[in-house]
Amino acid sequence: MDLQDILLHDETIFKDVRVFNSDYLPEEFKLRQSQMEEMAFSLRPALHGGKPSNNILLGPPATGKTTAIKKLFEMAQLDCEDDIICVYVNCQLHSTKFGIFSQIYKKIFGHNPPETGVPFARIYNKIMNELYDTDKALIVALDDINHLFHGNIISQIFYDILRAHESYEGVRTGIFAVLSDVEFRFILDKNVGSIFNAAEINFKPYTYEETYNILKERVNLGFYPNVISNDLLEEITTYTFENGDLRLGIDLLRISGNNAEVRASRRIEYGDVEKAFKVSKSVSLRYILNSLSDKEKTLLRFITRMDKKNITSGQLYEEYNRENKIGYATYNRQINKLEFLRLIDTTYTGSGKKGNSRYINLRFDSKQIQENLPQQKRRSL
Ligand SMILES: Nc1ncnc2c1ncn2[C@@H]1O[C@H](COP(=O)(O)OP(=O)(O)OP(=O)(O)O)[C@@H](O)[C@H]1O
Repeated sequence: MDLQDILLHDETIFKDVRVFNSDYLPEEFKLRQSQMEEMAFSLRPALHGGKPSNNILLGPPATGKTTAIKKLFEMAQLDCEDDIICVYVNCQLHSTKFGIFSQIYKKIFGHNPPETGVPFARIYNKIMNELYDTDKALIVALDDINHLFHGNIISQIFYDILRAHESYEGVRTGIFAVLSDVEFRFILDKNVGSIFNAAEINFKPYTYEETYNILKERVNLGFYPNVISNDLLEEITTYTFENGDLRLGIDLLRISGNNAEVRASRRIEYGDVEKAFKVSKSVSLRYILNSLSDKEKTLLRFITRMDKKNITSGQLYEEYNRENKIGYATYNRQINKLEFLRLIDTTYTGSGKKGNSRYINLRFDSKQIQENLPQQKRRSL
């Protein structure tokens, strides 16, 4: 096949390749019905002249938090356009006060505010006056708000949104904040305190069966019939479930499909999936490792260097603290984070103070982590 054949070849095993894209919004979203109902109840007062309630959505990555918000907002925008304005902001992409209020501005006025020469106060004023004049409530979903923790921007943003009514009487505003890390909950509370009175909505990790059903649904929508066997789908489900990341499973389906097409096959075979596992494993590990702070990387590197089985949390602390002075509470939070990201396993030993002692074990081969752990920059002298 030459290049033109590859590009123009129109035989494909994908019925709709878009269902494997990261921004695809699934039609079926029954598994998160109760969380969407809770969110809908928070919006309800806003439809009758009241204030929307704040929510905090908590759950590990890829448990449907973003999707639940986007689907609810889509519905609210269709059915309640006269009463509320819903704005979704990805704080990884927009992590400054100006950036976030620009998103709100754009949703309200249909275009971005001028980037230069306009003071923030004028943009803020225009937004709030519009809410006042139209008597619409504003609800802002801030996804991955951990990106707003630096320099404590977060408290200013929460303040500007939630206290707007103090300067613009009658203006009604609310926030849906999204967090995918247990440790961040603590930082959020410390930073925004009592301004943000929010009901907690939890997104638990999917069970094996739920993971299987979601992936099966994608297979049905994305591939022509019989492209992938049930055995291979189960294999992908097991891998996805063990890694606790649904995104990985959706990616594996897409990559396996591409591998089959490269072989000009109409079916995905075991080899296609195996090859996809290899690619995704190092990509996803690198992605997780990159998301760690320098201090968390140092601790993880220390654990890989020790490479001991069943070291207790207390022993590890003692040895680590000798080289890297650290408070026990901070150390404990870092360990919880590494566990949350499934880089380590911790199991209770049943002994220790209040039976709290834990064994710490790496979930990956220590060499594999070292190979993928970015080197820390040395300080120049
Ligand atoms: N119940 C579900 N049904 C179908 N697809 C789902 C479901 N839950 C999640 N997904 C899919 O999994 C992927 C991740 O979902 P989403 O982005 O909503 O998760 P999240 O909890 O916001 O993740 P993060 O915290 O990493 O931002 C998306 O491709 C989404 O379509």
